[in-house]
This record gives sequence, C-alpha cells and structure tokens, in this order.
Amino acid sequence: MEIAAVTSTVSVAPQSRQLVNALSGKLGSVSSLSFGFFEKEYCFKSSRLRLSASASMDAVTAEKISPAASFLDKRENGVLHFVKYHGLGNDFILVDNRDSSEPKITQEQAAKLCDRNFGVGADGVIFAMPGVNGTDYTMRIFNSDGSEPEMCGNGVRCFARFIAELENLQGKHSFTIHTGAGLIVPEIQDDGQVKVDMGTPILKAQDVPTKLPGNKGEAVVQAELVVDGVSWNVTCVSMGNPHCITFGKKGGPSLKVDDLNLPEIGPKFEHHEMFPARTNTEFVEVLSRSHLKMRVWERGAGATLACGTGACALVVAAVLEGRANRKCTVDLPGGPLEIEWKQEDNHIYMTGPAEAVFYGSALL
Ligand SMILES: N[C@@H](CCC[C@H](N)C(=O)O)C(=O)O
Repeated sequence: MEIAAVTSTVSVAPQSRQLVNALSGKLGSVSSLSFGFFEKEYCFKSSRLRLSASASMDAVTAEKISPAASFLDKRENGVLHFVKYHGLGNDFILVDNRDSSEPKITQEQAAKLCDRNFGVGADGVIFAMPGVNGTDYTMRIFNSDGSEPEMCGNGVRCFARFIAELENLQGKHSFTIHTGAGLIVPEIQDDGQVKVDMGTPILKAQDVPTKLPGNKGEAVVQAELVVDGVSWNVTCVSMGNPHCITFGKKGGPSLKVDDLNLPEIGPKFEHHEMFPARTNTEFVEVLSRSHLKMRVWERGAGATLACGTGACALVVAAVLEGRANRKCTVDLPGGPLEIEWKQEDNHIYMTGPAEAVFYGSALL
C-alpha cells in the first residue's frame, strides 16, 4: 500500500527505535518521525490506517478502518443510528431499541428528527423494543408532531422488515408484536411483501373514541358530523387508533378525492370536539365494490402518502355502509394495499410492501 499523506507527526518512545523500523517496514517509507508514544491514523490513497503501539512497545498493529467508521467513532455520544424505511411513501425512522424498554429518544427529539427541513424527515419514529407477555417484540411509535399513537399499519410492516434485517433472517417469517393496540402479527412473505393480522376493529363509540352517539347499536355508521357548518356522513372505527371515514357530504355527490383541499379540511376533522383523542380521517371514493381510493389526514402527521390502519378502517366502514365487499384493493397516494376483513374470525388482514431506503446517524 502506498502512503498518499501522513495526517500528523508520529511520535515514538526513544527506547523503541526498533518500533520505528517496524513501522517503516509496515508503511514502506515515512519521511519524518519524531519520538514519543503513538497511536495515529494515516490517510492512504483509498483508505485510512490506524497504527497502535502496545504499552510494552513491543508490537505495532495496523488496523484498516473505513472513513465512515472513524467518523462515527468520534461522534458516538449524542448520535442516533437508524434505518429509514417506508411503506408506500409513509416513511419512518426505525431505531434498534432491543436492549431497553425505554425509547432511546424523547418525543421532542422525535419531532425534531421528523422535520423535513431541519431534521431527517419522516412521518414518525418507530422503536423496536423487547417483547412483553411472551411476545417477540414491542413496537412503539412517535408521530411527526411527537405524540404517541397506539398503532401504525405501514409502520408495522416496516418493523417486520427491520427485525428481519437486524436478526439476519431470510425468507418467510412471522413475529408477535405487542403494540398499544394489542397483539399484531406481521408475516414476511416469500416475495418480500408483508401480510399483517391487524386484529379486530373496535366500533363502540366511546372506545373509538368519539362523542357522536351510536346509531347502529353502539357503533357510529353513516352519521352526521358538522364540520365548519357543513354536514358530512361519517363512520367511526378504531384499529387501536381512531379513524373517521367519510364517503362524502350529507345529500351531496360521491367524493372525488383528488379535488379535496386536504390541508384545509383535514385539521378541522382532526381537532373536532367530537373526537376527544383527535382523529385520523380517511376521505374515500368508491371505484367498485372491490376497489376503493382514499386520501388521508393523519392525527399528528397531517397529509401522508399512505395509512395502513386507515385503509383497514375504511374497508370496515365501506362494508358497514354497504358500499363494498370484505376484500378490497385500496389505492392510496403512495400505492395500493390489499385489505380483507374476514368473516370467520372478524380479523382484518393487510398486505403491502415495506422498503429500507437508507442507513443514517442523526446528531441529537
Ligand atoms: N400511518 C400510520 C398511522 C400512524 C398513527 C396515526 N398518525 C395516529 O396518530 O393514529 C398507519 O399506517 O397506520
């Protein structure tokens, strides 16, 4: 290997002249060496080399280090290593938190990291934590505003792929995951897609939660919600987290979701007094009984390109309103999800992609 530049003067103890010779032997030629203890790094044409002398000065070791590793060594405190994933453009910072049941960063730090101008940029931060009550793992998530939701459908697909990467697992695998919405079971398929048993929907108004009175038993189905003086028809469904689903205004035409001014109307649903825990809102267009199209305004994250729990909730709403079959393709701005609300077990199954897009280290 040829030395391109020596970054600093090497010092060697006077009694260790033989060390200088050894060093010269390893490096070929070093133009200037003075005396004293040394552990120095050298820049070579294509890599860096760290040279160390042992305390007894009887050995010289040369360890090749990559530029990235040497940078991270110096920055280890106050740095968060992460992998960024997305599920149909719903993007998350995934943190390996398997060694602790406390998230490695605070909700305030998560909000800063999610900022698309001043941070990494993401719809949320997800922590892979030790399981509880016999589950394999626990998933916690902070929204981009720092609030903590109970569940995240696209996030749990990313979580499954993240675990497979951390554990070096190939092919088909399923995991039991404890979440704020209870037990969730994602299964990585042979083609890399992730099929998730999302559990059962919650329809009882006070458990969604919504203050709208139940009008179909205890469920709120196609009920009137006045938003800014305009009456909408809504159905309320919880997938562990709250969803308000609308197919349009009362007495109005079917929704054309591309025409909506989401940043204007979305926050009015999210913060409506009828939703004591705020709400996610799905605006839905029926393309056929097995094909729905939606745009979402997420609680704590705003307009996102996809929402897995939302896609599940809207299929439940569409079935309850008699608009669709139990098995549908849901088109989201970021792409399609396959959703099935099975009659046999009342569980909802969601199938879709999850992709790693980059590895990073964020300064906290
Ligand atoms: N995008 C997620 C939902 C994330 C949580 C949501 N913003 C909430 O506050 O409930 C999904 O894919 O389900």
